[in-house]
Amino acid sequence: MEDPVTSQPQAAPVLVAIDGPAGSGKSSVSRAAAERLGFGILDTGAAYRALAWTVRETGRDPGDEAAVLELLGGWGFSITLRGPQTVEVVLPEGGSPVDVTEAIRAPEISALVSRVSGHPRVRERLNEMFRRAVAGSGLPGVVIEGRDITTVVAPDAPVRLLLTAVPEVRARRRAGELPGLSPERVLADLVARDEKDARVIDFFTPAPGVTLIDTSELDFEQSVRAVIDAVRANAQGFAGRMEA
Ligand SMILES: Nc1ncnc2c1ncn2[C@@H]1O[C@H](COP(=O)(O)OP(=O)(O)O)[C@@H](O)[C@H]1O
Ligand SMILES: Nc1ccn([C@@H]2O[C@H](COP(=O)(O)OP(=O)(O)O)[C@@H](O)[C@H]2O)c(=O)n1
Repeated sequence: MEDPVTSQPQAAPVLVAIDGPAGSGKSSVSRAAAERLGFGILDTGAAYRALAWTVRETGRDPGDEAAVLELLGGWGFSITLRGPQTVEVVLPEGGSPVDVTEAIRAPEISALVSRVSGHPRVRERLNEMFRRAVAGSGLPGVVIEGRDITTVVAPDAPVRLLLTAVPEVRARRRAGELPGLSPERVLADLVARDEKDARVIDFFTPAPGVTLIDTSELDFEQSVRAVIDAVRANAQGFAGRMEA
C-alpha cells in the first residue's frame, strides 16, 4: 500500500494481539490502550456477533456451516478501527448498510454467537477478512483482540498478550453492563459461552511467547497500564511509532 501523500510504500502496521475469555477486559482495556498508543483497534468478536446477528435476521440455521458460508458470500461488514465503535452490515440481498452496533450486544446474540463461530471454514473466512482490514488500514499500529489472535490470526505479532480474570470478577463486570440480569444469571451465561468457545480454541492458557495479564486484582486504569507496559517491553524496533 502507498502513502497517499508521499507515494512511498507504507510500512505494515505494528500488531498487538490480545486474547482472553468473556469479560476479561479485552474490548474496553484494549481500546483505551490503543487510543493512548495512537493505534487502531479491531474487535474481532464484534464481527462474529454481527455475523450471528445476520444469521438470525435472515432465518438461517446457525449450526449449518454451508448455510453460513453461503451467507458470507454476499455479506457486507464494516467496523471502525478508530474512534467510537460503529458496526454495520449489508444483508446478502443488498440494500443500505444496517447499523448493528447496539444490537450485537444483546444477550440473544451472545447466546447464539458460539454456534456460528464454531465452524472452521467460517473462521478461516473471517480471519482473512481481519488480516486484510489490518493490512489496508494505513495506521501505524493496530490492536487486534479476540480469542485466537495470538495463536491463529497474528501468531507473528511482535506483542502477544492474554488478558484474564477469575470468572466471578468477569461476571461482575459484565453484570454492570446488563442491569436487567441477575449476577448469577450473567455468571452462568458467561461460563456456558466460555465452555462452548473453548472447544474450538484454548484462550485460557498463554501459548509460548504470549504474556499473561491477570486483571482479577487490577482496576481498569491499572489494567490499561499493564497492557501498555507489556507493549513497551516488547517494542524493540517500533518504539517510535507509539504515542504513549
Ligand atoms: N480491570 C478492570 N477493572 C474494572 N472493570 C473492568 C476492568 N476491565 C474491564 N472492565 C469492565 O468490565 C466490562 C467488560 O469488559 P470488556 O472489555 O467488555 O470485556 P471483554 O471484551 O473481554 O468481554 C466493561 O464494562 C469494562 O469497562
Ligand atoms: N477471535 C474471536 C473473537 C470472538 N469469537 C466469538 O465471538 C464471540 C463474541 O466475542 P466477544 O469478544 O464480543 O465476547 P465478549 O468477550 O466481549 O463477551 C465469542 O463468544 C466467540 O464465540 C471467536 O470465536 N473468535
